[in-house]
Amino acid sequence: MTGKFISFEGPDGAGKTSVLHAILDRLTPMLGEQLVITREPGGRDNQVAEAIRDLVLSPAYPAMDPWTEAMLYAAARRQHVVETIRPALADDKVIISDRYLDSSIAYQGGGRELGAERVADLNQYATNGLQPQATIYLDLAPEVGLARIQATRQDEINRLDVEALAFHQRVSAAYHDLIAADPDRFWVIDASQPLEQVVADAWDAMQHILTLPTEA
Ligand SMILES: Nc1ncnc2c1ncn2[C@@H]1O[C@H](COP(=O)(O)OP(=O)(O)O)[C@@H](O)[C@H]1O
Ligand SMILES: Cc1cn([C@H]2C[C@H](O)[C@@H](COP(=O)(O)OP(=O)(O)O)O2)c(=O)[nH]c1=O
Repeated sequence: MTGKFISFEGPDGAGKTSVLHAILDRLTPMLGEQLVITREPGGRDNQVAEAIRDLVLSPAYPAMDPWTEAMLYAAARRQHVVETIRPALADDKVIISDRYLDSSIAYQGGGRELGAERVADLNQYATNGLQPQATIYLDLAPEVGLARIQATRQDEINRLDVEALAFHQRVSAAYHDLIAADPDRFWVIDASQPLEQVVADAWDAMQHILTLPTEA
């Protein structure tokens, strides 16, 4: 395996979509065909994982059990790893995923209170231990993220966005536990800054990450 696998993580409203957009404008001319942009739940050109995305993010199923939800995210991830990420890594690509395993540990493990370890165990079946070489984390107090979403994304509210602030505080706490446990993997960016500065910091991190040696 010679490629690079990088994930973006953060609470809802931290600016992941905006920052990724700006970063990709700069990376695409640099990397061309070597760049693979993908996302979770779902995945680029991944019909099975995208179908699971539609199901798991739909507000039409309020009765969905938390473990059902966790298993659907894990099932989508399994398909994403097998069909998209591993082949691209073998093909020497730079894969950037908008969310990955840390999201399940934070949202299902922390937010839904299933427990970080149990959700990590479940996801062993999905990932076979595959972790990103680096994770760019947009750090923002949950109340600020929620306020941003409520102000600007009325049309895109999904099932998780309407959960209580307490849920998002548990998500944030679980992310911070992950960062504390694996500080070398995470590049933490202060997402409360103006967007231009967040983009500048994320770009700086990305340039460092791209110069890291690839794993054998
Ligand atoms: N640094 C920032 N400061 C203020 N508002 C921001 C910032 N970054 C993003 N936003 C705004 O917050 C909202 C959520 O941003 P978005 O990029 O969709 O976040 P995410 O994908 O992490 O949920 C958008 O309206 C966006 O314009
Ligand atoms: C990948 C993943 C996402 N999620 C949630 C986090 C987000 O609220 C939602 C993803 O929706 P998305 O539309 O991608 O939101 P965002 O722009 O905030 O990334 O799915 C989980 O709960 N568990 C997971 O494993």
